[in-house]
Amino acid sequence: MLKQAASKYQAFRPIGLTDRTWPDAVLAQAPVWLSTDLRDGNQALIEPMDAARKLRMFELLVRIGFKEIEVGFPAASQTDFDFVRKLIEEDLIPADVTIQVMTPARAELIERTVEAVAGARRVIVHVYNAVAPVWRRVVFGLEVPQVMQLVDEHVGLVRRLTDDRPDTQWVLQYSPETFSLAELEVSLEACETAIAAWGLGRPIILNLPTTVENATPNVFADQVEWMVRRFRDRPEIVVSVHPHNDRGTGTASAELALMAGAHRVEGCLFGNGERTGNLDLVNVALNLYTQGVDPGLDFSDIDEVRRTVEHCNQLPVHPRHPYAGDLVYTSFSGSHQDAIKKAFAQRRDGDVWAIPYLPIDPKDLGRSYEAVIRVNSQSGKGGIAYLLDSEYGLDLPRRLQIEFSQAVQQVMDTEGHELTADDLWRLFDSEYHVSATALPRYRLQASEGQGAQAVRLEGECEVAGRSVAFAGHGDGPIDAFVQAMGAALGVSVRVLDYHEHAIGAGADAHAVAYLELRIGASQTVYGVGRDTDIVAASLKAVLSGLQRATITVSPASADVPTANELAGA
Ligand SMILES: CC(=O)SCCNC(=O)CCNC(=O)[C@H](O)C(C)(C)COP(=O)(O)OP(=O)(O)OC[C@H]1O[C@@H](n2cnc3c(N)ncnc32)[C@H](O)[C@@H]1OP(=O)(O)O
Ligand SMILES: CC(C)C(=O)C(=O)O
Ligand SMILES: [Mg+2]
Repeated sequence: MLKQAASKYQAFRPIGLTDRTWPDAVLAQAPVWLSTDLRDGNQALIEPMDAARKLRMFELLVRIGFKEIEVGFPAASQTDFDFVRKLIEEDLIPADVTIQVMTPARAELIERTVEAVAGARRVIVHVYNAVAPVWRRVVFGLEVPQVMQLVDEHVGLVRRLTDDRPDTQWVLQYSPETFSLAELEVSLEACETAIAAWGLGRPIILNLPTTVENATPNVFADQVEWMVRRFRDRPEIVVSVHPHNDRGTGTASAELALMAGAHRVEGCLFGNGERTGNLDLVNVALNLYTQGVDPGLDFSDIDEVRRTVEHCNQLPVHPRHPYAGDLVYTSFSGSHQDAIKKAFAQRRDGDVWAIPYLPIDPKDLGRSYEAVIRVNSQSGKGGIAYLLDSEYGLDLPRRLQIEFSQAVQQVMDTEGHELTADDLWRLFDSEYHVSATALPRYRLQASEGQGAQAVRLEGECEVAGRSVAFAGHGDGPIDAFVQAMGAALGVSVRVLDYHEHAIGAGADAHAVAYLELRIGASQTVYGVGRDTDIVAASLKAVLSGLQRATITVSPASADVPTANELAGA
């Protein structure tokens, strides 16, 4: 089947604009935004919005900050017509918002459209007709001169009807539909015809669509720059673009078109719209934001925007959707997690945002950092440590991170599913016996004054369900306990590394101690202890480590568990 491509499809030919300037342009300010959620978005829905959903969408668009909103296609249905009437009659359109309504170049539909907006303060009447060869031939059966006549007659009608209603400020928007598929000269002629029929010098928007996206975005940028050059120095003309997303490059088309001189973009929230959708306005706006440009649209509660749009459109937003999807601030993979964790640790208030793998600060969109790191089989120690730290306040030393991540990986390999912070804590707790380790009963004597071996510690503790008596000297209580337990178990025990920190504050404060123990000649294990008292936490950490070790020497006391009992504890 794929072999047919060469003969079945025709490539779009580049337009040969050799002196293009757009590649060097930098987007330094926001365009005028037009939301067509209530028109192009609505016309693509399985079930178009009812009045209540339309109103919710309109109110959302106003809250976000859109100043131009295409509110419908009033001649399409009574619902569309009535909704526009409701907005006007109930005075629901803020003073700084202009509504736009769309109509084909057909007399009775234009009349109905103008009737629908009677009494509005300011209106953009949007007239369209397709100009590309296939549409001229197949849909209209018209030659180019007749297409121009269609434009002239119908824009002329809009002018006459709107001139009769001088209380409204009228703007004409003319769209040469299928612009990106048409000969540039034909599109230009259609636009000039519309300008002339509307009246030279009167405000007009020329809206250039990729009705069906058909070429790489650089070609569209060339087409737009070619048009923009023809309308330079005519301040009454606003050049707008209306990209679709058939090739998945709607956002790129819009951005390159803005670089090519367009002033305005039309699109929908999260890219709803015909087929693969309209331009995603959230995407373009937040792309600008991440370049330090204020888009003038407020997405500081992106989840609320998404919920409302999902409700109105009855369509879900994909979990990978740029900026808004559930998973877009989440890293599962170990090297990403490691980089994010390090960057957060180094970040100071007021720093420029430079967190690897996070192009935008989730907090700017009302998201928390909670889901930034999630752990599955692709994760590493950094992500695991991040979750235990952010959710449980445990600041694991590096070598303990490495040790524990091996235990996590084993669970992952058998179970295969994601581990939450709670799961990790449960695993950590059971691996290091954090909750289960009982504090030894002990007596501490600082008998022989200051200095080496000054502390004597004796007592009893539970190891693997058995009672172990211990007694020993050391430089401090931990050292004395380590010596005593070594003697009791008949094995050498040394502390290689020691970390402790507090969790919480006030009455709820706890100390956590992490001890890296060398047991016998070559065995290295970590023990972890938690208690309200730091010495008690450390003693528990020694017991935790001993219980995790495999001790193969004979116990010095009959009460002491065997090596295997210890290892299995
Ligand atoms: C790219 C876009 O998004 S364009 C916007 C498209 N949106 C919509 O179509 C949604 C709303 N549309 C509707 O409700 C209906 O199509 C209506 C009310 C506009 C028209 O309905 P109908 O009169 O039943 O006609 P229908 O939908 O079949 O339209 C086709 C006719 O309109 C003509 N037509 C299509 N587009 C245009 C246009 N832009 N200007 C003038 N005539 C047009 C066709 O040539 C065809 O004419 P014909 O019947 O003489 O062959
Ligand atoms: C601008 C109008 C005609 C449109 O929706 C399109 O061409 O995609
Ligand atoms: Mg469209």
